[in-house]
Amino acid sequence: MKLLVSPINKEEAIAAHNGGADIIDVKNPKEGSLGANFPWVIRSVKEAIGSEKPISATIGDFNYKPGTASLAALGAAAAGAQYVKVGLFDVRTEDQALEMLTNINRAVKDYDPSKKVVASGYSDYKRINSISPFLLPAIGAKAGVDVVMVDTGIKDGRSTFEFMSEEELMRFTGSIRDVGLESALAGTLKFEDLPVLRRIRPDIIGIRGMVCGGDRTACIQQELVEKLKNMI
Ligand SMILES: O=C[C@H](O)COP(=O)(O)O
Repeated sequence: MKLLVSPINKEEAIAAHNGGADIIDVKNPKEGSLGANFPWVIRSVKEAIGSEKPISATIGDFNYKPGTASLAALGAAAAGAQYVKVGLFDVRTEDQALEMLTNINRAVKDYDPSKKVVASGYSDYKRINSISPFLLPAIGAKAGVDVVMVDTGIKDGRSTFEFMSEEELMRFTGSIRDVGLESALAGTLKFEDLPVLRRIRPDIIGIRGMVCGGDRTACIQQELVEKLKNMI
């Protein structure tokens, strides 16, 4: 499993990098679970980390706005993100999801075909009335994205495991693998979730709160990233 850690600024990115994170995922929690950070912050993280490991950037928890999302995705790619991650927060139908992801994927790969697109659904999709994540592997494959994942849409301390069972998450990651894409799990994951995560074995786990000492509004602690990296 690769460890993706989500800093909000250059200082946190360096702590995540030095702690052993495999992917540095720049986000802005003030604007939501997958809130977009500013292009200059993405650039500063890219300059700080260099080519030592890939930078990811979240572009937002979107409703159905394929044009806006495509332009945001291009911006993140141009700012230096190798992975461009979009949340389908208020996207409700398969057609909407396919149109969003197809256009985002085109915007990013017309710019640089080596970059990757991450489609995020939400484990708490029922409470936010979002598209079922179980539909996303097939849609993502058709759209040409590279990674499909779930995160939690509402950051109230409740974990992805409170909304999707181990069996459901096993089925979700398996269906992503079956269509040749990478899987990622995120959403207030905790150290005590590691045994079940090892059983599910997603390709990537996405973390913030766990390496901030449990409070995602605090700062990333390098020693917690090191501890987590040594446990997965
Ligand atoms: O990596 C992205 C997730 O939003 C991580 O945040 P969290 O662990 O605080 O839920």
